Amino acid sequence: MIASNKLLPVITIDKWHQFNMFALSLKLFATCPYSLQISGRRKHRHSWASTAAYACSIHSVDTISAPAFIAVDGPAACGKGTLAKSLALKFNLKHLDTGLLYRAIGYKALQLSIPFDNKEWLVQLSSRLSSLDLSEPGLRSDDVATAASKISIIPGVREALNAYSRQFSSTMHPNSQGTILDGRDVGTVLCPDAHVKLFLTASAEVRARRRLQELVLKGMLKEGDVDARDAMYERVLEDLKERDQRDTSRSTAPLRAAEDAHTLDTTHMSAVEVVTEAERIVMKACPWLKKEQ
Ligand SMILES: Nc1ncnc2c1ncn2[C@@H]1O[C@H](COP(=O)(O)OP(=O)(O)O)[C@@H](O)[C@H]1O
Ligand SMILES: Nc1ccn([C@H]2C[C@H](O)[C@@H](COP(=O)(O)OP(=O)(O)O)O2)c(=O)n1
Repeated sequence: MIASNKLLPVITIDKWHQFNMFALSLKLFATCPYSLQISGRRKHRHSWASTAAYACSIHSVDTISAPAFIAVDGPAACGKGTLAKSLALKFNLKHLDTGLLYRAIGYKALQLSIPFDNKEWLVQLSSRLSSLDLSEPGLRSDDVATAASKISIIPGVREALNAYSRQFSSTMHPNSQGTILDGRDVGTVLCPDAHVKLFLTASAEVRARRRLQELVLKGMLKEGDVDARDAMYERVLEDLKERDQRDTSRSTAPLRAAEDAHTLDTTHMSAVEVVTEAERIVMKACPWLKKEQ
């Protein structure tokens, strides 16, 4: 993953067949990351003698902004997804919700009745994860969240899903200014060199209330039914605390803030206030980013 230089030289050369020799000669001169734009498709062998000619075929040397990497971590329902989506829109970043990867495997395990301690099968499933698995509508349920948390303690599962996330981060996404990932270990394990690391927190009670409100909005709970609401609140709070405990105490990549993360306690902040503060931090760390809206 590239997450260091602010500016990358963009070198445009004429034809694909010039690329091989050009890349060799570039090794002699290049001291920084570069991006190559090649027109034409033909491949040819060329001698060293013509290296100078290739150098002459350089069209232009210009600079573009390097892709920005932003990491957002935190416990369940602290507002990671809301913030990451909003920053992705504002700065035109590609967003990956890494929790969805764990949910997709948890969902499959539930569907196929695979026990959560069957490491071999779960690792196999994880290594075959495809982007189609992430659009399954059942991924957002609480049962799937618990399953995701349980399978996430398996190091082999984490390795396979990290490979998926790294592939996403290292892919050049044309027309975007970078990537933003949210999850539990983005700033500590997945993108330790991220330009900006945000760690969100909020009290368990406030987070449970936010989840409860989601159920009301989805029509799964009637606002006026106080007894049902109270019972559901207690269940959601208990699930959430149990998940926090598992996610923070596992031996591989536990949930924690990276040392250089900016921690935002969102307990008494509205979603808009969180975005405004995060935007300020991002602009300070990545002044080259252009705002889209
Ligand atoms: N600062 C906030 N104040 C109030 N509600 C919020 C805030 N941030 C997010 N929410 C709401 O809380 C719920 C959980 O947020 P979400 O972004 O899904 O959390 P996470 O991705 O951390 O699980 C959503 O319904 C969202 O609209
Ligand atoms: N990077 C990640 C993301 C999620 N997980 C695990 C741990 C979490 O409890 C589950 C579900 O994560 P998800 O972010 O979807 O959950 P919330 O939206 O925060 O409730 O997956 C993880 O271990 N590492």
